[in-house]
Amino acid sequence: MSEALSTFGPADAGVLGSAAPDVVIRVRDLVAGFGDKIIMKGLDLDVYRGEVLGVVGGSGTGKSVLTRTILGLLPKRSGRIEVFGADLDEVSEREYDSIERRIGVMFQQGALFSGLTVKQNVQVPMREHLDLSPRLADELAMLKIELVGLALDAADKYPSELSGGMIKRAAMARALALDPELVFLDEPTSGLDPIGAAEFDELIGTLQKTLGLTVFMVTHDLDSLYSICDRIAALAEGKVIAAGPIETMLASGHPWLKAYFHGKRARQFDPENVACRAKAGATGHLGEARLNGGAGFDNAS
Ligand SMILES: Nc1ncnc2c1ncn2[C@@H]1O[C@H](COP(=O)(O)OP(=O)(O)OP(=O)(O)O)[C@@H](O)[C@H]1O
Repeated sequence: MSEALSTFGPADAGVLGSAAPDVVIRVRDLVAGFGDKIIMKGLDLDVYRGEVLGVVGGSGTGKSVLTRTILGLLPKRSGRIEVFGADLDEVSEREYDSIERRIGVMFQQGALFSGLTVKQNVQVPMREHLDLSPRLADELAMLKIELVGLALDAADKYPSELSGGMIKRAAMARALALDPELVFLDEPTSGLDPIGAAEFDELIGTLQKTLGLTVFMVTHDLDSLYSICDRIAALAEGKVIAAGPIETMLASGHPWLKAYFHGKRARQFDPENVACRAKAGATGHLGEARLNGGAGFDNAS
């Protein structure tokens, strides 16, 4: 495990205040791959409590592999991954279960069960981890459905009856089923039109703020990076090549970062946009959101 992390440090956490940040995910010297193909080549990454971390990188650089490896869905070759201070390789089954319950996951394309209604999908992690009466499970599911801005009549619809934006919201409701502290989002705005994507960014920003979530978000969406991310981690060559607020990315001389943030599809740097538009502006239906205690892991993919 590498002790020194050149790309990370307290200065990196400036957006979160001057105190030493509380690290929710700590990855050190991670090596992972398939057969003789090594994808992670000694990757280091910290995710701080209460931040929205955007994970970017070219196609095939390993963003999904990293996510799945952190979640324990893919084995690693070597290195150390700590989530909530625990090495998932070393915890007992009971401890693993309790950590799982503090994590929500929204997979790409939602990954809802097609044969279940929205409400039933939201209840999957509840059934897996909690022993609730049907009435309480219904009430909690409806609360989550309302929380993500879906109309209550969406509860009894099947995924095939939903628009792309509604599927994303339903998947988000399922990820929040048990009030997680940490949420993984895999390309949450992909496939949405610009207005839908901006609304979803606003939802993420508001949920993060209202519920105090830590968000690990894989994205290709520059607008999401500008509007809701506190920090960004850029992956290339099997490592995190830069991590920090958007200004750090914009100032980087790394060729991929230059092409990504200053290329043809990049936007002009505007400090107003860096002030977390979604977080600052969003109140909406979530202003009234209330959640009870609990935690959950949505692994239904
Ligand atoms: N199950 C698997 N078996 C073999 N190779 C895999 C497997 N899953 C991923 N890979 C390979 O690992 C590499 C990283 O894939 P990954 O899906 O993590 O990329 P990504 O950065 O998420 O890409 P994108 O932005 O296109 O979604 C790719 O070369 C991919 O082909």
